[in-house]
Amino acid sequence: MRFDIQIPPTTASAAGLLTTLLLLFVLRAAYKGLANFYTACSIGLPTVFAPTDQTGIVWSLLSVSYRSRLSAVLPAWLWRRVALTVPGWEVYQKAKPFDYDSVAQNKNKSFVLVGPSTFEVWTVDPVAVHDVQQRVHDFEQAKALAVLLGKYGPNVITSNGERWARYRRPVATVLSERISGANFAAAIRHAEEVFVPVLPSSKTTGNGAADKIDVPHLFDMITNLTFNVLISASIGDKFPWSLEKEQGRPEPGYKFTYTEALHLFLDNFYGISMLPMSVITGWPKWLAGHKKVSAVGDAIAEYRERMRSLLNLERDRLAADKQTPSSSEGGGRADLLALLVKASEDEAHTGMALSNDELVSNLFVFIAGGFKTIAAALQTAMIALAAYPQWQDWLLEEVDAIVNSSSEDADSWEVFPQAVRHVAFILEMMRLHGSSTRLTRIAAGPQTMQTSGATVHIPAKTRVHVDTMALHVLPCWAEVNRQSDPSFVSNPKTDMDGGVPDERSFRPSRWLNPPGSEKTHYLPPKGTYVPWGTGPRVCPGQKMAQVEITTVMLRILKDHRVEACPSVEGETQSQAEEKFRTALHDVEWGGILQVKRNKDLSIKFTKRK
Ligand code: HEM
Repeated sequence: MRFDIQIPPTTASAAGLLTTLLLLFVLRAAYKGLANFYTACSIGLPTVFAPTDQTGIVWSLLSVSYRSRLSAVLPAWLWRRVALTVPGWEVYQKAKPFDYDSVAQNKNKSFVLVGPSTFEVWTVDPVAVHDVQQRVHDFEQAKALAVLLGKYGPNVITSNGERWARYRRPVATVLSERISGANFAAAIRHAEEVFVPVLPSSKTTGNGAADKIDVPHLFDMITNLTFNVLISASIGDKFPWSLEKEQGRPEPGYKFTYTEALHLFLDNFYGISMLPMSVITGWPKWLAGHKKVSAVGDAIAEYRERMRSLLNLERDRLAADKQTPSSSEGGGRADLLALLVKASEDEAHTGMALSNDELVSNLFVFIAGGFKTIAAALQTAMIALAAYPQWQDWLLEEVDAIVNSSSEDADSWEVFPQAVRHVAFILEMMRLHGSSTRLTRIAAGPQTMQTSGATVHIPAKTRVHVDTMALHVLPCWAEVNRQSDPSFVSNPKTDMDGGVPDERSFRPSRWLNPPGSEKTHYLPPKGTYVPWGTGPRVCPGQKMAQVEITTVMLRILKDHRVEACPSVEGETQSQAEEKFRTALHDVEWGGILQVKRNKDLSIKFTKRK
């Protein structure tokens, strides 16, 4: 018996149309990929072809979730290419692509990554890093950043050209020494009043697990501390809204308090907050997530209103007393808001003063730029202290010297310059475990780029990425300042990084120049150290961040040791510490890099005296 299957003519033509469209799509992608490959080859840098596209939103979202599945099913030769199109690949692939055939053979520290819609240069060549990061008008900030950070309009992070220069001047002035002093005071006060008193501390070292604190809980405490310090530094402690101050309730007309609104906005930063306001406010009631989306939308709008009213208040204060300089010593206001309004008004005669909306947007990026990054650094610092007890002893010597020095109060801003080992510890931590993994710029037009081998020509709109993580472990970092090492570093029994090459091992003393040197801290060669970026767009909050991290560490170590807790029966102290060293590399990437919230790890704060 024979069956004749009749395909209706409409279905047949739809299938034909679909096949044709698919074929056209594949042909177009292949053509674009080949054209990109051809252009890349003419640049003179090694070229790596990847069949997928790093910039496509669907691929970006799916590939992150299915990274390990893809690496398991794809053949190695294909995966090593596809892996480079999964956002955050630099965290997982490390320096591997720079070791690939053509890249390695040419001894090149840069390569071009091409695909159907991808055309990017990746570099760890210090000459190229320095060149690209210096030329802010030739290599611009990516416009896509505005989606994340431009909710209140353009600001210093999202802008380029004249507008960027106009914002950068007052911002850099404000985040100077003065705010660092105010930030020190805020960090000490919050650490002293809120953080240290609730640490479950013990008088014994070692195994007593009753008073330990698990890592996720500690991370939450650090996040809260950072948030509160940033708010103090941004707007001062004096909320003008009496209900919020006295009862923690929002003023009439608002759904949220100032801090609730900011929290809601930032907690959804890589999610709902990224959507355009029109999508957030127009989210249909019948669609899942309406309540949450509308709450975030209200929080974003209310935060803007709060900032506007604070700015008006500050302008009134300034107008009322033109003579009162904002200074931390003189009892004047030294919060970011007051200082930024003042710095902007100082530009009034040049016509460059910022409008209220511009001030709101720039103040917001202080918080957005500083909050998660400082919290991540402080969390990493706690893990590193527990992981490296000898380095903690090295810091404790400094803490004791500061506390015992009769001249200064250990809680005074004046001690910061004495905390040179703490700063060295932070610099080393940011080298190996910093939160920024790439710096991205877009070529504003056809550009030349200096590399250590030659000058290369790259097309307009090329994305140039610095792979920060691979850059920070180049062999040039090895054997720096060996004379400054404490004795335990050269003792093979205590080689805590298990014989890994020096450039990859945690050795804070590399940052201390020998006594008598012109500068206390090592100044790395240009283009080799960029955890806070480099060039004219270097992070203006770098000093403020270092001050806060140092302050909190000093305050904790003044009375406590930070200890790794054995987590299973029979585990020795050194095995527990080894787990913490592993944890430093067990990270997650979501725009910035953070140590994972490992609930199996606990820390103990042992009273020193
Ligand atoms: C550990 C803490 C911090 C880290 C790791 C960090 C990292 C960075 C990096 C890597 C850049 C350069 C990005 C690029 O070149 O594309 C940057 C820029 C910036 N950061 Fe930070 N940052 C930190 C803290 C802060 C703080 C506390 C503030 C403000 C209060 C801040 C405000 C900014 C601003 C406004 C820019 C943009 C500068 C410009 O484009 O001219 N950052 N930060």
